[in-house]
Amino acid sequence: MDIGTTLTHFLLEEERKYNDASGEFTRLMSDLTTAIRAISSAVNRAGIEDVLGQAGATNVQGEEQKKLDVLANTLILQSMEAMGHVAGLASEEMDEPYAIPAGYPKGKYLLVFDPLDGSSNIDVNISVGTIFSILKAPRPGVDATVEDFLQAGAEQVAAGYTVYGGCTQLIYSTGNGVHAFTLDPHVGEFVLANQDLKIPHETAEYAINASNRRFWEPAIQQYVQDCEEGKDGPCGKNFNMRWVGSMVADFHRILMRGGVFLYPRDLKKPEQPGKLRLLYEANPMGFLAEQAGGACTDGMRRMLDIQPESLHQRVPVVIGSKEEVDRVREYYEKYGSA
Ligand SMILES: O=P(O)(O)OC[C@H]1O[C@](O)(COP(=O)(O)O)[C@@H](O)[C@@H]1O
Ligand SMILES: [Mg+2]
Ligand SMILES: [Mg+2]
Repeated sequence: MDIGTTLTHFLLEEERKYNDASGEFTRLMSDLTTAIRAISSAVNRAGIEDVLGQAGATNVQGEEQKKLDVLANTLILQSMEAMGHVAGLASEEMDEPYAIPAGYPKGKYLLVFDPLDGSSNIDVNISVGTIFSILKAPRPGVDATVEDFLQAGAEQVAAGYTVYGGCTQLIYSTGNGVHAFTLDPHVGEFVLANQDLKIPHETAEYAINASNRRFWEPAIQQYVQDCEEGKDGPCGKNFNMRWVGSMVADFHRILMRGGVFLYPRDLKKPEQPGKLRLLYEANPMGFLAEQAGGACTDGMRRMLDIQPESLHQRVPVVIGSKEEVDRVREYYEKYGSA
């Protein structure tokens, strides 16, 4: 399709490929993008309106909520609750799935989301984003329970994210490649910017929070040391390193030009298997990575094969260029975990 095609047109064309499509998915995406446009506007006006700073509460993860975390969460709930597309909504910012108010119809999808990813960057005007994952409701038309959400990433119907950066971009996939749309702020429409994005298989760029080095497991210690040794070390080439601290922004860079992002398990909090969340961070990004010819693992296992055990489950994440993700797996096989 032509660059500049609107998202609405693109979605309708995609829908036409499925004979039995009811249009429900297109309507869900359309309502979700209404919320996303509102979040984009709030992020852009953050320095003008009173939306910066702490909300004064903590979420289920024990993390302090920012005002924009709460606002973004509310905007998505409001865009969905009355529309009848979903049987349930689950978010980083809510302990339990959101109960659709009585009287509203329940649909055939489940929406899982991180309303604002990269919260620590909000107050300093660095890119943040929204991540979403769409699943089929095992029991359409009925209020979803936690168990209904516990589906492996391979079951996702669609996944995507928005990055609120220099411009606002929406990246999504329904399993037919990964497409990027840019918000035209004058028209208020997302327009096609890149179709069928592919992550280069090879890379010489990695992303990791190196302040955690002393807590890393032996495999990651060795992997990063070998990257740092560059041309003189076992890799035989020089590596560059980048860390934004918003997964959306770090992953977006990787989608556009290759690279590998690691948030491994570390021994800072030995009881925690990782920092990032399986259902609304690792799985949607893993789905997009695979659709773009890249890979995503927890170091050893394909991310999308992991059977979730709880809504807010954390996992180690290695994602990006396929050869590099495979190379990290070899380090785990050779050097093991702690
Ligand atoms: O603070 P660190 O260790 O750099 O971690 C950054 C990571 O944490 C996250 O911010 C977690 O996301 P939230 O802001 O949604 O909690 C990721 O986006 C990012 O990759
Ligand atoms: Mg996040
Ligand atoms: Mg968040």
